[in-house]
Amino acid sequence: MPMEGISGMEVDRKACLVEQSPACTLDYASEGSESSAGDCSELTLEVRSAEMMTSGAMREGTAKRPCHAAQLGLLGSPRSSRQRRWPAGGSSKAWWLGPTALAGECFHRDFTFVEGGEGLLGRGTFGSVHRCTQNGEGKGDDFAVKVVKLNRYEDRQAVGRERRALEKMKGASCAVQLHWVYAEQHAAFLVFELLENGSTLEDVLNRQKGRRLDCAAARKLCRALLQAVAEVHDNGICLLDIKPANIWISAGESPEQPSRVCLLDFGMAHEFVPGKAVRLAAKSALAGTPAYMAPEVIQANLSHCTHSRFSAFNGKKADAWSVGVTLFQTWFGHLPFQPPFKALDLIGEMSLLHSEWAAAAKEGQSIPTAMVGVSAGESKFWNQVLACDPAERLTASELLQHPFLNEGS
Ligand SMILES: Nc1ncnc2c1ncn2[C@@H]1O[C@H](COP(=O)(O)OP(=O)(O)OP(=O)(O)O)[C@@H](O)[C@H]1O
Repeated sequence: MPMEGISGMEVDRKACLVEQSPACTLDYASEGSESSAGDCSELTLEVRSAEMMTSGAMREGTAKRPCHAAQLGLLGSPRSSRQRRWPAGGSSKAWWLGPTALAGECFHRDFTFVEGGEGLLGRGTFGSVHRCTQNGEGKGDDFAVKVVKLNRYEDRQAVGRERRALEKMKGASCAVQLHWVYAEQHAAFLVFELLENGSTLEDVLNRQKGRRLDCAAARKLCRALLQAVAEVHDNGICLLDIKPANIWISAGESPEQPSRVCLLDFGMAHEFVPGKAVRLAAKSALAGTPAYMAPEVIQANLSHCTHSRFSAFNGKKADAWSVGVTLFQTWFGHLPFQPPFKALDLIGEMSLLHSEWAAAAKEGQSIPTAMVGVSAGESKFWNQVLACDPAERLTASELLQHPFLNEGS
């Protein structure tokens, strides 16, 4: 059987014939959003792999297997990333990556980690991010690689989600560009464009006096951030982990005039169909950052702890809340809902703070914590941004049009 896009090495029959796990696939497919597109592609993978496993070509060992990104002709110049294609096919070894995933074993052959202080770019919950240099063809080009240890099933899910979402965002400047994924036995290597000349919004705020931007700067930055989030939503993806540490600001002339606002970390991202709720498997709903989680996501977490397997909510509205918390922080220099320091039950504490706030809002009070001196118009704006009821909350694209954020522009 001719295998599209695969060339270079003799087939490794063992690797190609690794058994699929129907149970895992079911779990994986049901874990995603209600997106029929996403689910269909999962099914396609299964059918294709089953064909591969039974095809004469594979059994005879005449087909080739994807092993090495360079051999697949993927490692062109980083500047030609728009033309670069994901390899067709996919290895059954890394079914969790999705239908077009490359399951290479050769990251260390293709790249070298940059040693020393400038080598470590950041650390997150899922892994560490390092600067690396490409070997061979494209030698000397620098990239950022996220190394994710694959200890748990959820780690594979997160890598698969990130890859699928970022494939959809290819070429969009509002999302960090993912070039290649290498899946090894105990770790995945996600090779991204290297973001330089800038920093995360968290670092920008930490450097500012009072950890906030002045009004004009905050308005401009907020609009750029909302534009980025709205674009991701227009592509049918919700992020579910928006926070200052996941927003990259490329340095422009000043923080308020960034040349690019780019979203990082699509490990929680889910595809959605407009008008339909996003469904999260109970376990994946537990990820994310409580201080930025929408009340309905907090409730989904709580209900998971008690009884229900799936949680459903509107992903765009959930993101809009996280954006709202981020805007609030940029504006006022602190979080709107701050759980007690080192609280043992963060989710429970957040739920309490949200219900207090919902009750206060019903009484006609304005947004909590240090809103003294804000105008009625501004207070109304924050109440719409941080409305506990998703139906009353504005989405990113609606916020973008809001007169409060466009004052003086
Ligand atoms: N492409 C990149 N170029 C430069 N630095 C990066 C890049 N990607 C990530 N970083 C740095 O690494 C940090 C961690 O990255 P990222 O948020 O993707 O990891 P994570 O493990 O998914 O984190 P989280 O705890 O948010 O889940 C970022 O805050 C940023 O400082």
